[in-house]
Amino acid sequence: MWWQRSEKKLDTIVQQYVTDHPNFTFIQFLGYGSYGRAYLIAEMSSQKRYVLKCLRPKHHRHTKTVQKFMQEIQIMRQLSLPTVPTFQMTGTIQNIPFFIMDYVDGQTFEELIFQKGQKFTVSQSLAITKQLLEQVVLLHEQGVVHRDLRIPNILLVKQQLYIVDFGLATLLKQQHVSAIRNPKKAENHISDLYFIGHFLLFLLYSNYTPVKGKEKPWQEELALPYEVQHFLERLLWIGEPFHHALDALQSIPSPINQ
Ligand SMILES: Nc1ncnc2c1ncn2[C@@H]1O[C@H](COP(=O)(O)OP(=O)(O)OP(=O)(O)O)[C@@H](O)[C@H]1O
Repeated sequence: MWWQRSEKKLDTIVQQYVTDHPNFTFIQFLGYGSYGRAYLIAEMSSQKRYVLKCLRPKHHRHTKTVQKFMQEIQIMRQLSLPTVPTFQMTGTIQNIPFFIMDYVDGQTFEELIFQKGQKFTVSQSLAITKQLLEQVVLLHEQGVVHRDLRIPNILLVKQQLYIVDFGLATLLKQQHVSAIRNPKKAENHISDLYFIGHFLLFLLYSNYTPVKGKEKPWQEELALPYEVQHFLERLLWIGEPFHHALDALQSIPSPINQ
């Protein structure tokens, strides 16, 4: 594919761009998602590491995607939260927009669960979800909804959660629940709470041993205490939706010995 060749070319261009700045060094390609390609770079004098994120070449001429990337930059620039990488600067490299943010040196929950095989008890899962909800309350207070709070976008560094990838984030709007068709795309708290519901399910399933036979609904497979199941159903929009993220945070079931 033509764009695969241009992705390799982009790697070389980015490497050259970083090398041209005397105090900076290119470390490695970090990864890519549907929109961006991320690189790890470092400032030599301080040894501090940063992430340079570029729009992927196949999207360069796609006006809507370019606008979305510019919105991600704008949101990163305006956010000020200890658990969101600090925005450093933005620019273009051969007309390709990029931005630089602090590097979060941790592991994603996707890596923890699927590569390291880490298992979370009900109590640990609720404690982690509580920490995530605390961050999301602050995020919403700053007028932003993330809309992609999935396990690859949440990192753990020494028991502290970090949120990355604001590519689908948007400004929080007042939307009546009855007007929402797809909770994933809602431009209010409903979207983040829905994703947090799925995040919590991933944590809980990490400790589940599949049994032979037909797959059953999560309510049956996990056989959770009533208050945990009820809380999850409200996050997932099966039960009565929460009014806002703080409402969900205040309703989180207290730790359970499991
Ligand atoms: N600040 C950061 N610190 C550490 N790793 C990061 C940071 N930002 C992004 N990454 C990693 O870089 C990779 C790609 O970045 P990112 O997920 O933002 O791209 P994307 O195209 O927006 O992804 P998606 O398709 O999930 O929306 C991912 O592996 C992510 O974990």
